[in-house]
Amino acid sequence: MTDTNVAGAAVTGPGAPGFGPRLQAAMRRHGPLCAGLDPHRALIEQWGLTYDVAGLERFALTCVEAYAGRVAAVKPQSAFFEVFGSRGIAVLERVLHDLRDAETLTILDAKRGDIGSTMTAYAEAFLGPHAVAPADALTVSPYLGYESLRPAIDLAAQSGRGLFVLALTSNPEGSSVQHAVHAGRSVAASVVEGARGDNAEAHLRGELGHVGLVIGATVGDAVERLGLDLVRAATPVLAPGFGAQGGTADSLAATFGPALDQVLASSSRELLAEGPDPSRLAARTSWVAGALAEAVG
Ligand SMILES: O=C(O)c1cc(=O)[nH]c(=O)n1[C@@H]1O[C@H](COP(=O)(O)O)[C@@H](O)[C@H]1O
Repeated sequence: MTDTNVAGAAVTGPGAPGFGPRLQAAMRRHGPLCAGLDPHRALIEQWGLTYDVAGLERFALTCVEAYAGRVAAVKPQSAFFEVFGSRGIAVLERVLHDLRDAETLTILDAKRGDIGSTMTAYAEAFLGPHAVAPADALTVSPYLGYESLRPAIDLAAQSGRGLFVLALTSNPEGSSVQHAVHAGRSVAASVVEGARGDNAEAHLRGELGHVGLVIGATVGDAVERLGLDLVRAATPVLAPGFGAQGGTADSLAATFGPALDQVLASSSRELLAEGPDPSRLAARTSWVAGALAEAVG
């Protein structure tokens, strides 16, 4: 089965571009902003909608209208759809389909991670050729060991899709696990090393690979302190925490240094506070994307 990418070209099949180059092209075109689609109860109510499936659908489709074609990627947060059961998942599937039709990359934020055999099913569910509503990339958790993600890493490579593996998260508790040192290196450094191995061929071609990392926009000097060589690892970097959690263009530059052009900054609540008027949300989104591109360009 052949799928289509952001530019309408075949994703699967020989010669199709991988996720890294597709993301780089989208970032060049729109700026390095990922618009988060997080239908929090508080935001849905703030938009004057009811907190039910109808309100969820109206919220999500307004975001699609405002974001599509204006940002490098959109990141729906699965939890806020799952909370409504199968009808919420149906809304999520529609969001993913509509964004794909609009040729806007999607990163499904579901943070999956399990033993290899179960990981195979997660990979097929979200990234495989027969997925009901595949995303262009999926967030995954490596805390069962980086190699437990192997089925998803391999399937993503085959299908021209990508992963974002949690490395240094934006929450204050993250460092207790991610900075911990085992066998002479931090847990985060071992995740980066795993991604480097999987992206090695892309790196030789001068491209970003299909295994990205999640590194919060709020982690300060941790990338340098832990000696994470993101350029050598050729990883796309998803940097949540831009906006509402305090991340700025300046903090991104300070945190990522020479890897800044690999970084896709993600903002959810700060953008979504501009709703419910789709044109106002669209205008704010375009403005933030443009300002960010100028600041880091
Ligand atoms: O994977 C993520 O996107 C993520 C990782 C992380 O370290 N921190 C983090 O806040 N996120 C997600 O980013 C979104 C919050 O973004 P803001 O509303 O902009 O703060 C939520 O969907 C979080 O799950």
